[in-house]
Amino acid sequence: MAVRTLLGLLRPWQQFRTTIITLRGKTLVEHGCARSMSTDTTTDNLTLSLDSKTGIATLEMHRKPVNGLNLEMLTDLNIALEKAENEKSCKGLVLTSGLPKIFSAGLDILEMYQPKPERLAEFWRTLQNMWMRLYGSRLVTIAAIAGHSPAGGCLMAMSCDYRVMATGKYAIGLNETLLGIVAPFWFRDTMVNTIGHRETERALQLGHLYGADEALKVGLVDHLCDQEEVVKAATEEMSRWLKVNAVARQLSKSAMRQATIDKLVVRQEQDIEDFMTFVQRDAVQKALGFYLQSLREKRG
Ligand SMILES: CCCCCC/C=C\CC(=O)SCCNC(=O)CCNC(=O)[C@H](O)C(C)(C)COP(=O)(O)OP(=O)(O)OC[C@H]1O[C@@H](n2cnc3c(N)ncnc32)[C@H](O)[C@@H]1OP(=O)(O)O
Repeated sequence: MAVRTLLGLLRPWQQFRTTIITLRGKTLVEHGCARSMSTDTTTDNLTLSLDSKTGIATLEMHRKPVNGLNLEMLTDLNIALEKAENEKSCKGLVLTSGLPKIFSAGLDILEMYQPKPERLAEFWRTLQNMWMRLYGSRLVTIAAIAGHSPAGGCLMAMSCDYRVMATGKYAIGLNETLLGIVAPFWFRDTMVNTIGHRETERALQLGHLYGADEALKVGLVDHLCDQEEVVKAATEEMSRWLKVNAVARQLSKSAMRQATIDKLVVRQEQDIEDFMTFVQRDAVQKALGFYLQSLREKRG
């Protein structure tokens, strides 16, 4: 009981750090010195690199075919984010994709379709922790979105401080209702905090996916540019943010975001239970099956 109480005092990402190391035993493939992030860190799913001159890290996702967020990808994201966070010289992080035309297709639906309960719970907890880590990061975080970014992909982008998106035929938004599922409260809260209550209410019910121009208009993204310029534009914007006093900026960010994070901190276990009950309902499984089928049929 005492241990439990003590654990309860730790922030979820501090608890999760132990979980990853002791339960998953996962380590990243390192090229170079393990104590400093002066060289690239690469896994099957992503590459994290730090420009030591600017203090800007780039986290590039490359899980084929669409950067679907499965348990392994989320675990790698958590480890990479923690690594960037803990590296003193790192001041900012650009989150981007190495896959053409895709930022992230959101959660890997195969994690939710005909799931094994144990893995399903771990999957959801890892997603929760990734969101808390990214949304609450001390770093300036900028999403460089050069492709589609539905659902969980949109959540990751919204969790950054600023979003640069490529002009073109890409879509971003929380489209969960189109799959017959419901975005959880912390997805909704993140969207409300980004584009406001009324617009979120409309977008969530319709499962609306915004084109780049419309996303800019409602404030879902902050800047548009050519596809090839997205990372450069994100890095340029970053240098503006890095000129601000870091402590004042971090305290301001935390003042705006911590209450939203704390809502999940206190309801984390209940949220996992709710998710598991909901996802394993027959009607939801049926809807996910149809959606997967429609994605496959689209390819012909
Ligand atoms: C109480 C809580 C309830 C649960 C709350 C859950 C919260 C969040 C939910 C999510 O994040 S669900 C995921 C939502 N994502 C989507 O709806 C995107 C679906 N994908 C697409 O629309 C398209 O794939 C794309 C992203 C626009 C890319 O199009 P493109 O033409 O380039 O590629 P495709 O041919 O469509 O796809 C290639 C390949 O990938 C498979 N795939 C695509 N997205 C996913 C995914 N999210 N999960 C798993 N698999 C995915 C797709 O089926 C193709 O597979 P194959 O045919 O090659 O086998």
